[in-house]
Amino acid sequence: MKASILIIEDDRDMCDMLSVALGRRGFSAVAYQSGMSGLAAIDSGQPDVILVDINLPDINGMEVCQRVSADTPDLPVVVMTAFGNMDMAIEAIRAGAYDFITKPVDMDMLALALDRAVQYRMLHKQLTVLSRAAETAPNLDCMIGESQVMRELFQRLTKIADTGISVLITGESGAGKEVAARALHNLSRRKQQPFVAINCSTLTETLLESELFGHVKGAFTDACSDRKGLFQEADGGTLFLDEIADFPLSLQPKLLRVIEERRVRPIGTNSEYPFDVRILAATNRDIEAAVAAGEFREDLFYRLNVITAQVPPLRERGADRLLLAARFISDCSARQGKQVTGIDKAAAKKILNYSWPGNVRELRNAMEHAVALADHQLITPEDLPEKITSQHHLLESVYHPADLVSLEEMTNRYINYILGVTEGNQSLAAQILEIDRKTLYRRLNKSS
Ligand SMILES: Nc1ncnc2c1ncn2[C@@H]1O[C@H](COP(=O)(O)OP(=O)(O)OP(=O)(O)O)[C@@H](O)[C@H]1O
Repeated sequence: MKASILIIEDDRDMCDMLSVALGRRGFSAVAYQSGMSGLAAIDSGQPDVILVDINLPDINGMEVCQRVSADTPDLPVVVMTAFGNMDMAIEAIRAGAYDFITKPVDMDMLALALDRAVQYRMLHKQLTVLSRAAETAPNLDCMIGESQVMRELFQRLTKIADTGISVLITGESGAGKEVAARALHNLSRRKQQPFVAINCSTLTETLLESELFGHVKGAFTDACSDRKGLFQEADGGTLFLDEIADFPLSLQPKLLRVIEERRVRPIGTNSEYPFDVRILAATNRDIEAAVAAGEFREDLFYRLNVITAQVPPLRERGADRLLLAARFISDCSARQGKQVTGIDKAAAKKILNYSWPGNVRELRNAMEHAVALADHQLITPEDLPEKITSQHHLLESVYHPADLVSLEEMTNRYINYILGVTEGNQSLAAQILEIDRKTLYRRLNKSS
């Protein structure tokens, strides 16, 4: 599909020259000789970019910029100004122009500017599709996700939620293992009962033992009163053992016995109390390696790992990054009393291209940071933590300013980029690119 350029230029010879030269470079161009006629043709022509001269017989190029950015803000305008007239160029950018080019026009530079503008337009369309998707995302409880990997996880969690069996939730730090555990609880018949979570890696062995199993007054030096353990606190509900791979080896036999017998004996007493608790455990470590190394008991591992649910890292969730970012921005904005409503295109690119080693937690913190710094409605790259903006960008593998490639090549690169973002999902890629699937298959076959 050729990118279409709507030229507004009063000099007829210049119009013809531009139309022919752009046609040769793979664009489709139509020209109008006045600002008003050009503006009137936007609706019917559906151009990808407007190329406008500053001096026109009726309204000038600056006004064209203002009107386009007010009516169709996603339609980029490239302005042509006389050489040396930098003030005018700056003013045009202020009026909403996407870029400018000086006259006499260097066709290579113009083609480059138009390619960039087309790319901007494509990205904007992609964002529109994504924000529409955000409204209808198939969330599970509080878990947001649209990507194939998250849909598969949601299906698995939904299937096992009400079975009562023990689930081992695996995944990198910050990926959402606790959110998955809460979803399992909230989707089960235990949802009205307590959900109790404990992090097994942060407490000393003695404290962990007393937290989990409880104690009676005088059981040890600091035991000034009776204290119910978490198994009893969670009675009827769910107990979530986070960072289970760090559970002390010496306490593991006791934990196994309690889980198997469904009875707990607080420290310092001979009385046992029955409980009815569903056990969920999570780890970001390779627990099987810990079993192999003798650091984790095999029998306890099998008891906890009746079924596994793996939470994928954020970098494998394609466009979910933007869905999550949008949600966090709206939450943070409300909390901080700000009017930030979204992300601009440049910041969205950064979010898509960063690898998010700290997963969803890192994304949430980054959005909190960005909302705090933003002094406009949309978050810009400057508002994001530097780590995110300085990482190598995938989109730069699509477009290098020094790279004079054909539109055909650029289109192929962009299609591959979008396929990367959609994790190879061709239907979603076709939807984002706004081409039908057959056209996408044809292009992929042609370029392979
Ligand atoms: N799919 C999701 N949708 C919305 N919020 C999410 C999602 N996944 C994670 N979060 C949010 O990200 C943060 C980290 O999630 P969570 O604590 O569940 O991660 P974790 O994998 O348990 O981390 P850790 O390994 O450090 O225990 C939380 O604020 C959580 O609410």
